[in-house]
Amino acid sequence: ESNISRYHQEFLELELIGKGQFGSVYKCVNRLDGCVYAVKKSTKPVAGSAFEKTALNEVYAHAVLGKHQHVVRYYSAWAEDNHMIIQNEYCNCGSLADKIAKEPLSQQELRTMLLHVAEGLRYIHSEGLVHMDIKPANIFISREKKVRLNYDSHDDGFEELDENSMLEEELTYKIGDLGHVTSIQNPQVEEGDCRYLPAEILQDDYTHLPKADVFALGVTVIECLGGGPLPKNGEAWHALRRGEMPALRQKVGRDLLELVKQMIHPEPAKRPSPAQILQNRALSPDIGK
Ligand SMILES: Cn1cc(CCO)c2c3c(c(-c4ccccc4Cl)cc21)C(=O)NC3=O
Repeated sequence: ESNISRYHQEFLELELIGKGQFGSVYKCVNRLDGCVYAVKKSTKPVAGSAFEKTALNEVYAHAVLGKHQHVVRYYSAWAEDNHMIIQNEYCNCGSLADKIAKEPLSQQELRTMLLHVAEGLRYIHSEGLVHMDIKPANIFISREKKVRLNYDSHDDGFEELDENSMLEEELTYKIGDLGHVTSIQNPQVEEGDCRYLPAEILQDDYTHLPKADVFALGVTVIECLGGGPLPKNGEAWHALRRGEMPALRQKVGRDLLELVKQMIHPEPAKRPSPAQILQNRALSPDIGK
């Protein structure tokens, strides 16, 4: 095999942006296309081990989940000198965990995040898959320039705007880390972070898997509203699974509070689907209010 690695041939490593038991993530420039990517290097799992299954899981999931603006995009994956390497879209504004470590989200930011992640979940579920590890650390943020064309009805044309006012910087939230993705029909569940795990999954009840993602998103919202730190076990963990809301540092409207309560409902069937979340009045633009 070639003694210089494909990784160093194709990429210039800029900085280490993440390190964990999973491996290390680097911000890299691709020498060919000059674009920045997030590249995760993990030690190659032992053939036939559970780690190999999740490692391949992640790549299979990315391959099935093509391009969606609320799922982190996958470009390539390969194995070299005992490492697994995956090259993904680089989200330039950190993770949701980084963001809420500084301060809770505002109501408007929360509604945007909930809208984007529910859209991403609706897409993942529509492909017959479930994420199974939704949490702030796995939701990445991109600040993208979006063209905003203001249609000016009376003179029936687009009003002349100077170019930079047309390019609004908006935050886009994207679901990442597909390491726990599995199929809804014949699931092989690798439990995600227990702070976001619903009780039924712990009891190996996989009859409503998409609602496990909804529960985890509900707990994520609670955390973004300052309801953390989240319990990993014990009485507080069970209280949350009984649908009891913890005290929130951030004030929140009745509609959103009702929606979150439904999302963490003890019975999975009673939780709203991603499509129902998107139709909820808590997320409609507050026209006239
Ligand atoms: C720790 N960390 C920080 C970042 C940058 C956020 O501004 C990051 C990213 C990813 C990942 C990632 C997660 C799981 C699997 C593969 C990758 Cl590249 C991890 C990331 C990823 O897929 N895209 C990222 O931006």
